[in-house]
Amino acid sequence: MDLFAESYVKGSIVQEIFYNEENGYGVYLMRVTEASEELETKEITVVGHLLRPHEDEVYTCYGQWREHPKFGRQYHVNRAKKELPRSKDAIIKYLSSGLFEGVGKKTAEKIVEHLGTDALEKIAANPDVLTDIKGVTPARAQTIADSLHEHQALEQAMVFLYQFGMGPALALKIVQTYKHHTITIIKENPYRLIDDIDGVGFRRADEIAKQQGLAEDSPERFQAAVMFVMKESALSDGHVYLTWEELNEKVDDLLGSEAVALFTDEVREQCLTGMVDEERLILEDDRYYLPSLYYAEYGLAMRVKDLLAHQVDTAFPVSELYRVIGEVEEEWQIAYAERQREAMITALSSSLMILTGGPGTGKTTVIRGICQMFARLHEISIDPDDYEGTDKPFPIRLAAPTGRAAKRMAETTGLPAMTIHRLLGWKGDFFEHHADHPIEGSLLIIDEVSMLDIWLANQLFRAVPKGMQVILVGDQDQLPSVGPGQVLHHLLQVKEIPRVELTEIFRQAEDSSIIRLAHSLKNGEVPDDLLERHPDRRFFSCKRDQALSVIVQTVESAVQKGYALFDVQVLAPIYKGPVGVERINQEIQQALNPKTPDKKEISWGESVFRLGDKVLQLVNHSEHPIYNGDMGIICAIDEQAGADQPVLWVQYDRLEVPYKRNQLNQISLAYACSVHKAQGSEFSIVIFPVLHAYRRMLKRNLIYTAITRSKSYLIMCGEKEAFVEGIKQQRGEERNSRLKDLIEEDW
Ligand SMILES: Nc1ncnc2c1ncn2[C@@H]1O[C@H](COP(=O)(O)OP(=O)(O)OP(=O)(O)O)[C@@H](O)[C@H]1O
Repeated sequence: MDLFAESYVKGSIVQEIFYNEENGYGVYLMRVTEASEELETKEITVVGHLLRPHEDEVYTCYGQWREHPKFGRQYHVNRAKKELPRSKDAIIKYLSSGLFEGVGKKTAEKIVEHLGTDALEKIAANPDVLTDIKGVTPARAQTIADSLHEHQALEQAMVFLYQFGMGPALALKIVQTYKHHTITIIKENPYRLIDDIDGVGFRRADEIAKQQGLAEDSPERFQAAVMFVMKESALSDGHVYLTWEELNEKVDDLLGSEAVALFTDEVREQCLTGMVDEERLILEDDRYYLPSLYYAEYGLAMRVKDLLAHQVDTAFPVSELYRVIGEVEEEWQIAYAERQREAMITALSSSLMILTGGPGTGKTTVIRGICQMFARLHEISIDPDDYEGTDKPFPIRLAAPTGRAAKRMAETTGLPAMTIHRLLGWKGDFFEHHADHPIEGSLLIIDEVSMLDIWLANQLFRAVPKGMQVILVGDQDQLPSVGPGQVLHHLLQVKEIPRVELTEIFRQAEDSSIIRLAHSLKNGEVPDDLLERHPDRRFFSCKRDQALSVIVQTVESAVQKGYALFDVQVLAPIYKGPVGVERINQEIQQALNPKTPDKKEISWGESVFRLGDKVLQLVNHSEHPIYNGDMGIICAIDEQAGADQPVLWVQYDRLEVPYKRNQLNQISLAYACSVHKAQGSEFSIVIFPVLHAYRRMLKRNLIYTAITRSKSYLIMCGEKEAFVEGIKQQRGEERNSRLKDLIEEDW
C-alpha cells in the first residue's frame, strides 16, 4: 500500500440511509469495487455532502475513515466524483430515475437497446440520436439532453469548486444556489459569492479570483471591495453611510498599498456610479449608503417628524396632571422628586419623549408612575386580568430590545412587557406589523433604547399607529447598539424632542457602592477607593496570566456558596485570545462541568456542549419565542440523532427548545459572554476582567455598561492601569448618521 497516496473508495450506491434536504448531508450504503486500501467488507457506509446520489450510481469518494461510537467505521467524504453509469442495467436505472422528465423504464430500455452502453455520451454529444427511437420527439430528445447536461454540470461544478480548497458543505451550498450556472458565474465574477453565499468573505472570493487569473485591477474586484467595506462599516463600526474619502480609504486598507495605483480616481468614480445605477448603493451628496440603511434612516426620520408634528389627542391641563401625581403619591406612599414629576408630566403631554438616566435614578419608578397616571387620566384599567381572554388590546405596550430586558421590565412594572420583535410580530423573515397594520394600544414605552439600531428603530416607528404616545427610556452612557446607527444618541441631539434626564441617585448610596462607582465613571472619574474592599464590590489585582485562574476560582466559589449559574456572569470585552470569552468559557466549563464517562456531550466546531452547560442564544430564534441574548441550560443531548432530528435541548425559563445539528451555531457557552451581549441584562454577580490585553475595546462606555450589569456584587480583576486608561477613552468615534439633520430639516 502506498502510504502517501490519497485515500479513496469507489463503488455503487446501494441505499440512502439518511439525507438532509437543507444542507445536503447524507449517509449512504456503498458496494465498493475499488479502494486505495484493502477493506474487510465490500459494503461500507459513506457519509458527507454529495449531490444526492441515486441507487446504483457509481461514485469515487476521497476522504478518510472514522470510527463512530454507535455506527462503527464510516468513510467521511471530503470530495466526490460521480462516474457515468456503464452497465446496461445501471444506465436504464439512471435514465428512469426521475431525473429525466418523461423517461420511464420502457423508454429507458429502448434507449439503451438502440444506443448501447455508451448511450449517455452519445446523447450528450447529439440529442438527435434519440429521435430514431419510437415515441421520442425532437423536443423530448432535447429535454433529455438538457437534463443530462445539467446533471453533468452540477458534478463538474463540485469538482471545479474543490480545486479552491473548499470543503464539500460549502461547495454543495454554492452548487445548490447557482445550479448549473455555477462555473460560469464564478468564472465571470467570483465576487458574487460574497453577496450570495453565507460564509464567503472578501478574502476567499479574492483568492478564487486570483487563482482564476482575474485581473487585479478589474472593476468587479473594486466593487466587491466596496460592498464588503460598506457592510463591515455598518456592522462593525455602526456607520449608516460612508463618505467618498472614508469609503476609498477603507477599500485601500482592504486591498493593500497597491490599490492606489490599480484603481485611479476616475476608475473608482466609474465603478461607484455603476453601483449607484444598479441600486446596489445610494448616493446623496458625497455620502454612500447601503439601500436598506438609507431607507431605514429616512423612514425613521420621517416618522419621528410625524410624531413631533402630531399633538397629543387628549392633552390634560398641567393642574390636572399634578392632581393625579398627588393621588398616585398618596396611594403608593412615595414623594416624587421634582425632576421625576417633570418627567411624568412631559411624558403624558407629549406625543414623543425621551427619558434618560443612569442606574438607580428612578427610571422604573417613573415608568410605573406614568402608567398609573395614564390609566387614571383616561379612566381605563391597567390590570392585565381585565384583558385576559378578551379581544381588547392592553392599552399600554411595554417592550425592550432583548428578552431579558423585557422580562425585567415586566417584573419591575408589574405590567405585560415583551421584546420589540414580538411586539412587531416577527415571523422569522418579516414583521407582521407595519404602517398598514400597526400595533394596537395608546401608549408605547420602550426601555433600553441605547440598544436600538436604525433598522429596528425604523420597523418599530413604522408600526406605531396615529395617536399613540411614545416614550423612549435609556441610559445614554451605555454602549451603542450592536447594529448600525446610534439612535438614542442622535435623537437626543434633536432639540425638538422633549426629554428629561434623571440624575439624582435614589437607591441608598450605602446600599450600593456599584452605583456610586458607575456615576463617577460616567463622568470620567476613577474613585480613589477602586481597589478597596466594599461590601458589594472588589478588585483583585492580577496580571494577564493569572486572570483566568482568578476568574475560574471566583465563579467556583460563588457556585459553592449557592449562587445559581444564571446569577453569576463573567463579562469580557473580546472573544478571541488567551483571556477572551471563548477561552474563559472553556476553563469554567472544565471546572464546573467537566467531561465524565457518563455525561453526554456533543462537539460543534471548537466548542463542546455538555449536559448541564449554561448556553446563550445568539440570534432571534425563528420558531420559538427565544431571543438573541437569552440564556438557558442544556437539559438533554442525543449525539447520535440524524441530521434532521434534534441533537440537543435547552431549557429556557419555561420553554424547552430543541436544536438540530445545523442549528448549533445559534448557541454558545455562556459562563462568560461579551459585554455587548450582556446589554439589557442584569446579574446578581458580575465578574469583569480588566486587562491591557483588551486595550482596543476597553472604553468608558464599555466599562460603564459592564459594571452596571451587576445587581448585588461586582468583582473586577486585572490591571488597575488598564481600567484607568479605559475610562479615559471616551466613547468610540461618532457613527455616521444623518438622523438628527433629517429630522430637523424642512423637507
Ligand atoms: N422619589 C423617590 N423616593 C424614594 N425612593 C425612590 C424614588 N425614586 C426612586 N426611588 C427608589 O430608588 C431605587 C431605584 O429606582 P429605580 O429602580 O426606579 O431606578 P432605575 O433608574 O430604574 O434603576 P436601574 O436602571 O438601576 O434599574 C428604587 O429602590 C426606588 O424605589
